[in-house]
Amino acid sequence: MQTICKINGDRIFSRILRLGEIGKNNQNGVHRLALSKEDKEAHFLVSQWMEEAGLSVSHDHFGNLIGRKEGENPGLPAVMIGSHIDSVRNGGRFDGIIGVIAGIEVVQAITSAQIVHQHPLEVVAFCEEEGSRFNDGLFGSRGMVGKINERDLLKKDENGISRYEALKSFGFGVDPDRIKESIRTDKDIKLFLEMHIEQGPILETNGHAIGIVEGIAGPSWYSIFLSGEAGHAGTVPMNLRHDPLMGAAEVISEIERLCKQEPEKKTVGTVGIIQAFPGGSNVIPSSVEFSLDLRDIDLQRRSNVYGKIVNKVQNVCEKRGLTYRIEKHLDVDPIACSENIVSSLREISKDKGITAPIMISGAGHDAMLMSEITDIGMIFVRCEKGISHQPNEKAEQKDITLGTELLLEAVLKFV
Ligand SMILES: CSCC[C@H](NC(N)=O)C(=O)O
Ligand SMILES: [Mn+2]
Repeated sequence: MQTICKINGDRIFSRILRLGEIGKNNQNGVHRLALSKEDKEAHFLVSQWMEEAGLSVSHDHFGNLIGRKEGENPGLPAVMIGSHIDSVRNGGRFDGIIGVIAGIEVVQAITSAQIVHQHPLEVVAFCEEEGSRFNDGLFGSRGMVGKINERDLLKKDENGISRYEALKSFGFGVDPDRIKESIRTDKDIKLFLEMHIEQGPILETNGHAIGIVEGIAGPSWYSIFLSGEAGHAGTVPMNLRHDPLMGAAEVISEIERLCKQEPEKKTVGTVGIIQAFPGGSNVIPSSVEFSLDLRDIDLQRRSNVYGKIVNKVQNVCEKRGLTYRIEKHLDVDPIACSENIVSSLREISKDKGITAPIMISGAGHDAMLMSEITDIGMIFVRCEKGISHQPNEKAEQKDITLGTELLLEAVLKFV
């Protein structure tokens, strides 16, 4: 006999805080890199919660943690809810986490209310969404849709451990030699839903608890290497130097200038990593490596800005007698969320008396990759001052609960 389906906000929030204890560092941030011992501990804990909710737990060979609950007709494609539980370095406690915990809570509510559903339900914690260990994000979702190759598996972390080795030693039966078995298609998944903190200030500024995502900006990640001539900091005259770090400084300020050129446009460029070799205050560097994270909701505009950055690199190298190399790590096109899901989320929120603005995500999400094989929708939850990717990241229990209630209604509509 079916009873009322109820979301337990206290359980959601206490689980979010509990998960945030795994990998907590001394700056009150979270350091839980993919396939690390902290990540393994988190997978054990989330697996328990999945089982409590009535999900049977497994790992695919990309390291994705998957909970599945059969419906009346196991042959039907699954309704999948997912996000990630790995973090950036010194990250926050809500980014990714709320989507996985909310997914488990939705299944828990359906199980407890003994709701009969036709389609199977799946909740997924994707492996290495953040890319903070092997420097290329969205790994587990790229794998699930068949976009991972040998080169991705051989990428090494800062300790020289390859992703292949990290997967091999992760446990849970994960075997990188069998990744092909873990590729899913549209026949396996009916639709994909993801709830995530906004990681921006729009909801809070406009006084909304939740938003509905209509599009996601496309991220592209590069490493730019400049090489010059090492020398003594005290004796080489300035006009005789081939200093790659000074060259990098010119390129980096041009990245900012290009992205700020048209403030109404959504191109954003970030240099988050820079390293000089050999690294000494009295040594003119022989080479420098820096990262470029370039994003836009408009692919053509992103490509145009990237082309201008490459031109700048070439001009600076010519002027300063340097050489350069550029390595691409990630290149995901911007995507539009599925209209049918956006309108369903809009309708449900209206029926519940919630004003949920339609918005664009500047952050990347696993939903981008899932859109290659199925319909996708995203729910955003307000976060304090739009802060994310740092220890002060914070979302309110009441907003997360409201978002989960919307997620539940959406799942009930499709399952
Ligand atoms: C670029 S791959 C996505 C990784 C990360 N995603 C989020 N939601 O923070 C980001 O947007 O940086
Ligand atoms: Mn993130």
